[in-house]
Amino acid sequence: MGIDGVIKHVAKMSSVPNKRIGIIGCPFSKGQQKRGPELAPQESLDVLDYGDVDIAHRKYTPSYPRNMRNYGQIVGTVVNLASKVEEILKDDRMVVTLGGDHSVAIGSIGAHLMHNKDIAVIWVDAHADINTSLTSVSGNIHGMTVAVLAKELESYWPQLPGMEWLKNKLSLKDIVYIGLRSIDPLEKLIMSKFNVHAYGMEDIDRYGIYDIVQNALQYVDPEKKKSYHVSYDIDSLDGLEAPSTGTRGYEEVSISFGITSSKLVISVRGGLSLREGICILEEIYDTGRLAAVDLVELNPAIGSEDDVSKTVDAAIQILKAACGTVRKGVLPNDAVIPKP
Ligand SMILES: NC(=[NH2+])NCCC[C@H](N)C(=O)O
Repeated sequence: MGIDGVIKHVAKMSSVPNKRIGIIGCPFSKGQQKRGPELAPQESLDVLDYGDVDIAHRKYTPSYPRNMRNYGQIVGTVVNLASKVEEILKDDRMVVTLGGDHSVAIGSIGAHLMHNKDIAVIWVDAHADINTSLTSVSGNIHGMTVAVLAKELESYWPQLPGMEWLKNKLSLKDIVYIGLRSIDPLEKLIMSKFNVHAYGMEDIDRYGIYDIVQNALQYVDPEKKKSYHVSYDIDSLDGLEAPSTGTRGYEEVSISFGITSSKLVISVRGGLSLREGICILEEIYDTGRLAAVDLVELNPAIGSEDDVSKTVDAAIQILKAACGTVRKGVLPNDAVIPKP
């Protein structure tokens, strides 16, 4: 069962209390370089299924910025996704966007911001995705999503043609990261300059996931009135829980006598347990203000059949928590205990 199965499965569960959900597939993988993330939505919940977004196939034009791979396809696709996400929000449903890679969050968060300026983004990810085209080593746009959306970083970009629709930008005060474990040095510089609030894996080790989530929500929404957007990258989970995902990253390795160099690594070890991942969504669901969830970077082209089904199952558990499933059970409506 893939992500399509995920949606159907969650929709059928009588123990899922939040029934007003709109699901949308964004089978887009050009924000990175592997084939696969685009396969996830085909295999994926229906509560109200708004279908798949049209994927744009625009060719490179010289006016596109340098070091942004597949820019034309990405600007075309995120605009299509944004209009569907707005439609679902207007229908007063919680939006579940099934990626695709993490560049699709430009469309989903962009649309959420158009619908409601007062949003708080909880970015659950191994990566910060806050590179600009001038800091990115890979040129992959999935590593630049937060920077494209960020108000404070506007002057750090060249012209971004096709992104003019993004009028309400996200303030870096309205985002909080949970689960970081692979940050590029210049991303770290950006985060530090703008005081971006982030909890890395070491913070979770120190304080435990429950306290981290409560602190994160208190930081990003002290007045308890914002509309929450959870952008959940499945690679936040440990590779043992979610093997079918993959991003190459650079890790500093020490060579000798304090000399370091960058080594290319595929998905970083030491991520969240599935229980920690579920806890994040349970706590945010509990606020009653979870309006949108992205589930991204599930790549059915990576790993064995078992790896794929394990990763899809992890995604199902995360989405069920986002829809209000309570692990210790939900009381059924209008039910009586049968007597003989
Ligand atoms: N959503 C992701 N998996 N992002 C990975 C980004 C990796 C790296 N920081 C880059 O910019 O290329």
